Amino acid sequence: MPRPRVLLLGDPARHLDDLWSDFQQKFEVIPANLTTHDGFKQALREKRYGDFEAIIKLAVENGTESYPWNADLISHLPSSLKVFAAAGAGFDWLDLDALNERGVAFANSRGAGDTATSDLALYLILSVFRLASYSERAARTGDPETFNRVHLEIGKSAHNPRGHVLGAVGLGAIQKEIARKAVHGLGMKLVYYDVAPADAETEKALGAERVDSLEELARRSDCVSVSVPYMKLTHHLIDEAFFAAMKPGSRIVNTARGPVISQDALIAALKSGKLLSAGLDVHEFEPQVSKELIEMKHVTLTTHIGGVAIETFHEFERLTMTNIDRFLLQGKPLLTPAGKVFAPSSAA
Ligand SMILES: NC(=O)c1ccc[n+]([C@@H]2O[C@H](COP(=O)([O-])OP(=O)(O)OC[C@H]3O[C@@H](n4cnc5c(N)ncnc54)[C@H](O)[C@@H]3O)[C@@H](O)[C@H]2O)c1
Repeated sequence: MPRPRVLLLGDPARHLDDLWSDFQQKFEVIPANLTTHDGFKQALREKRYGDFEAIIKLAVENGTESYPWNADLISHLPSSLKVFAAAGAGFDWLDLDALNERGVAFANSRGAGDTATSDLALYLILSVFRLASYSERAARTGDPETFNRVHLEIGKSAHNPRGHVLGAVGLGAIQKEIARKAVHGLGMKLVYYDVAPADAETEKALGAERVDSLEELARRSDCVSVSVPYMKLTHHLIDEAFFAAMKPGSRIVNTARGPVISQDALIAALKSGKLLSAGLDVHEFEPQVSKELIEMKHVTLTTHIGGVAIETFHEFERLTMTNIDRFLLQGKPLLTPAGKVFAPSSAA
């Protein structure tokens, strides 16, 4: 019996060799050899790959040459296509409605980076309370005078997170992990604001108190953690009014998306002392980092590495391969469907 054909966007698996060998036994893998969006469209139009039942994208950076996956590109996909499994949680590069309208199921890899991203948020929370990044920069000067001066200076404003209030903006999958670690690991208290309230069990496990407005969250938090998806509605969700409502000398960390926070308002709040410190993995205009933020001593900066850990990449590969196997060969639903849910198909 012929093996179902799977179009590979980008590189083959780099981590899970055994699973990849097994996958290649079960499926005929066709490399897409992408160069550009137009080149890919042309290849599809000319049916250069023949028919295929699935598309796999094993790493976030794979296949980005073909972006954007708009309705026009999608209209050239073969009618044999049943499922597309892609690494990564975000899919703003893809017109999911147009894909679903062609009867194609889509699976992302949400959850794969939850541990890594929540761990990084904890690093930022610790740094904004203890001003560890400022201390590191002082140590790196190699200058004994700076060492001693910064040691004394930090002693005037560093605090333990224990007993302080973490204000969670959004209490989704990643923020629940951040909260669990901050509450049970660091001894923080939790208030949260989310458009969808958490269930009673989650609230109990985290000792979480839900507040009705962002303004109340801002007022009550010693450190705010931002973890909501970026969309029109959350553009500059954290703005001047939010910072105005915060206690003087409070803190904020962002592991969601840069433009959820207004960078101008953030800089103004740091300058005025409303904020003592900020920890930012994501940046409004990344990969450009604000010069003003770079120069502020109580700002901890990372380069959008929230999800970046080998374990995340393993999970991307496991989920994308398993989703296609389940959907096409085992007649089982996708583990991580996004968009319209389709019944599994049996292409074999
Ligand atoms: N830094 C990184 O490398 C990295 C890695 C993975 C994910 N992320 C980002 O983390 C964020 C959260 O991811 P997740 O998987 O936990 O998502 P999720 O969908 O599980 O949770 C998001 C939560 O935000 C809530 N929400 C939506 N709009 C809101 C609003 N206007 N006000 C308050 N709450 C709102 C939702 O109800 C949900 O509970 C996303 O922005 C994602 O892009 C960043």
